Amino acid sequence: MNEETAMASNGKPTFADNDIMLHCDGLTRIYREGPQDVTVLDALELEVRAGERVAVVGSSGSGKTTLLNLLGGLDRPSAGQVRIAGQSLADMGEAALGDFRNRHIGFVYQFHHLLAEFSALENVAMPLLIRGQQRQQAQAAARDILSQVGMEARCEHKPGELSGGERQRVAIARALVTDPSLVLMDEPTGNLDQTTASNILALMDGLAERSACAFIIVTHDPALAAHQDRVMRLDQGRLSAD
Ligand SMILES: Nc1ncnc2c1ncn2[C@@H]1O[C@H](COP(=O)(O)OP(=O)(O)OP(=O)(O)O)[C@@H](O)[C@H]1O
Repeated sequence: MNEETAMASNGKPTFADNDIMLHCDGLTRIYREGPQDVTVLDALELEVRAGERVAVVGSSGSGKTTLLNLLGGLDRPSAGQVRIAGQSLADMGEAALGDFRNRHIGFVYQFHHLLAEFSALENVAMPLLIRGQQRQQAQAAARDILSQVGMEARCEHKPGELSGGERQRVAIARALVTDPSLVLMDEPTGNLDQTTASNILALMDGLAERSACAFIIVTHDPALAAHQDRVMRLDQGRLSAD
């Protein structure tokens, strides 16, 4: 976040259109496996503005998951850096990085990673409880976002009692409930029928408009990619406009 970032009346930072939410500079990831090094990301550059949605496409093995893991601070680069909302992930120790992830980053994985023993409502409220919100307030926010993804009637169900598409909607609600700076999505509509997928896209449209949240969406779905502000192709360790 730059120094000129203004404060809105609710105390949250506001962003001009050209504010950079995500900046990757010389991002490199080399896997040192066996006798040969494998360079998966090779001095990759990327800038994403606040409120912008970028689809990342690329063939299998091109490094899309590797990139998402670095952007989310789940893995460390071999060289180069990732800055989110003006802060370099490289400067943070593990505890600070965990706290930063909770405050600034939402993840939607292909296999949703919901906690099986907790209800949909509890899963979605969890990131708010972790950051110290009162249970009642966290559950009210969780209920609100679950109803926005059409899951209000399933709040008390556990993941095992939900369909694949329903689980994915809960995962999306969990990623969005903290009003993050950056949402990282890996095939977010992969399991969903067309109507549900359209509802999710509309929800993402609304969130991107209302907040400064930036989205990086890894997908093989041409329709989902085309719906975003920009499509970038990952090839030979670099990103270029598709
Ligand atoms: N931990 C690891 N150690 C060694 N090599 C790895 C590791 N993780 C990934 N790779 C290799 O890095 C390359 C990129 O993998 P990655 O999973 O990022 O690709 P992807 O674009 O997400 O693929 P897909 O679309 O099939 O999911 C692959 O060649 C993979 O074998």
